[in-house]
Amino acid sequence: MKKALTIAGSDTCGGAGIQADLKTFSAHGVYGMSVITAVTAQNTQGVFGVLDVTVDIIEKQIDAIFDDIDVDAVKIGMVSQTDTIKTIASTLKKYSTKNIVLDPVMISKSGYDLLKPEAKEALISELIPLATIITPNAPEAEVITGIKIESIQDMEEAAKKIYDLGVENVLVKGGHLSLESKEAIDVLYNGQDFRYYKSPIIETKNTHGTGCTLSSAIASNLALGNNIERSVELAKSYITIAIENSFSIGKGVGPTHHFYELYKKAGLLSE
Ligand SMILES: Nc1ncnc2c1ncn2[C@@H]1O[C@H](COP(=O)(O)OP(=O)(O)OP(=O)(O)O)[C@@H](O)[C@H]1O
Ligand SMILES: Cc1ncc(COP(=O)(O)O)c(N)n1
Repeated sequence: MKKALTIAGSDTCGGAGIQADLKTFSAHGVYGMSVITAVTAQNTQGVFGVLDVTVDIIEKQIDAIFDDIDVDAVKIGMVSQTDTIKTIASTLKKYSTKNIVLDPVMISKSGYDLLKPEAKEALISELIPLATIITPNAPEAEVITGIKIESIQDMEEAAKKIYDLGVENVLVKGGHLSLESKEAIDVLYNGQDFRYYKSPIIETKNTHGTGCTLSSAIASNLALGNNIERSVELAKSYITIAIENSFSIGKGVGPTHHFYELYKKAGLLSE
């Protein structure tokens, strides 16, 4: 059994964060483990509070996993504050951690700062150089690079600039862009060439945790032994099916769908 670890925040309503990651790992037939960086109180309508886990306990959680278990892939999501980021980076460096997928979570769909603005520099200098792939959405890529993103060309330019910060691969996600083509286009850059992953834009309000789900699907596919290009391709199909089958719970932005049978039927998963 392949094993993946998520280092992220807890989302009470289960659509994003640790909960989305573990559901995604399970749907891929990958054994999921978690290091919780922060506990959020949130639902489909908003985030109402955040408790950051102490750095001592974060370090102990990471050590507890790596001292005992071989980890095939790591997904990093909400990292909240500078000390948390420094602890995660220094602790992961102690182990020869492979297949690190970094989702640079900054602001929730409901507008809450999940990364303290002053922690941006630490994320750039400490975590980006450790990552096999980083998966910013357009607003996150803008914050990291200072480039205003309105077109595929802007996404490519931002991807190159982020690559130069020391990461192996960059996937700039286009879900937030209303492009003329009416497609959700993600751009992958590996330092040499670009690849484009496209799907139709699905008209739904229920997109809570789409970024968490995509990044943990990439981590699952890397854990299963796929290369980066194939992992992103499979993960893009996974998130598209997950959004197509998203549903309403509560009064706000509902979650995506992680039921195993759906993905098996679509031929996305091994028997
Ligand atoms: N309405 C949509 N229809 C189809 N695909 C979408 C839609 N919205 C997002 N996607 C796709 O979902 C994936 C996640 O992209 P998105 O830009 O939403 O990430 P994100 O903003 O980081 O998510 P989150 O807000 O959960 O952190 C990408 O592959 C993107 O192209
Ligand atoms: C713990 C946690 N991690 C990540 C997100 C981002 O997801 P979204 O942008 O869909 O709100 C979130 N809301 N909560």
